[in-house]
Amino acid sequence: MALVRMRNAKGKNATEMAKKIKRGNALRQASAWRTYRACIISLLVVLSVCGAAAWFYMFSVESDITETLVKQSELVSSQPRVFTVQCSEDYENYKRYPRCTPQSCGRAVTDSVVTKDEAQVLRRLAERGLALAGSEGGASILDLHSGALSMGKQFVNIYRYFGDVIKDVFTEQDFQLYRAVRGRIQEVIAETFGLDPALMYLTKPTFFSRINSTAAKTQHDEYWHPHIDKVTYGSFDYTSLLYLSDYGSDFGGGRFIFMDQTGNRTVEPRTGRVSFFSSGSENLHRVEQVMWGTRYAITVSFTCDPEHAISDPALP
Ligand SMILES: O=C(O)CCC(=O)C(=O)O
Ligand SMILES: [Fe+2]
Repeated sequence: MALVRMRNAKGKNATEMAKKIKRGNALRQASAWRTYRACIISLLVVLSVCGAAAWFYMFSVESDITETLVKQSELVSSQPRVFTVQCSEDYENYKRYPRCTPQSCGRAVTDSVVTKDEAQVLRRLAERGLALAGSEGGASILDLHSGALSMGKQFVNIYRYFGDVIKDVFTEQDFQLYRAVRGRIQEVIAETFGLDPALMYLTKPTFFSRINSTAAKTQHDEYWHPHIDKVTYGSFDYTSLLYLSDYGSDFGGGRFIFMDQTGNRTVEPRTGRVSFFSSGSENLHRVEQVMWGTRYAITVSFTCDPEHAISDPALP
């Protein structure tokens, strides 16, 4: 009898123990599930916050642009795409040169003046030249005419600083290509604005630029400020930009923006694309900050004043 009671007691204990274990397991499972659920919810919250921030960022950047004049994916072949604007009064403060000084103003874009291959050769030339030094900040320039090259926080003269070594970096052919491209750009500007190309002269500065997302270290790196080329550079009457890399695949940000009173109009850089415009305040502009990658371009500008003419860059 006593033995049976003991067995029953043992059996009861075992059942209770089993129940307790079951309850314990269930509690642990529930708490594991709660932790798992909390992790998922936190992850979803973080993802939604990031998504909203990205969307807000994209939207606020995009909302800056009223109109895209030319997208990177478009090919502007045969004739330039021209947008006329009323000339500013800036030119009245300067001597007028008939058949050159802007009388009809505007901006235009063409993809058929410089081939992709030519642009790639020029890009490699820019890469080799800028590899010699470069700015500590995000914007480096190389001016083949004056020899100015960004180095750290300042500039050096490549022809003096590197001496004969420069002949291993640039060939005579590179300079020939620069001259040919400069000539074709001059022709298309003259044709578009009804000028005599023989009365337009290359002027300084004319330079290759390399921009990346590194933080600016000096004012020279702050390329994004709105400006008027005629005010900034004085001698400019027509500015042209030859792009050597692609918006969206080589770099992000870095679009060219005309800041009109009625809104911002942008040109998306494309390898081989030439964008040109009259240099007065009718064409106030800026370059959007580069967010990633590297953007290469050449600024080639023309004056109507023979006193500000420079010769084409050449090996010393
Ligand atoms: O690189 C560009 O798109 C524009 C550069 C510019 O505004 C300038 O050189 O004055
Ligand atoms: Fe400019």
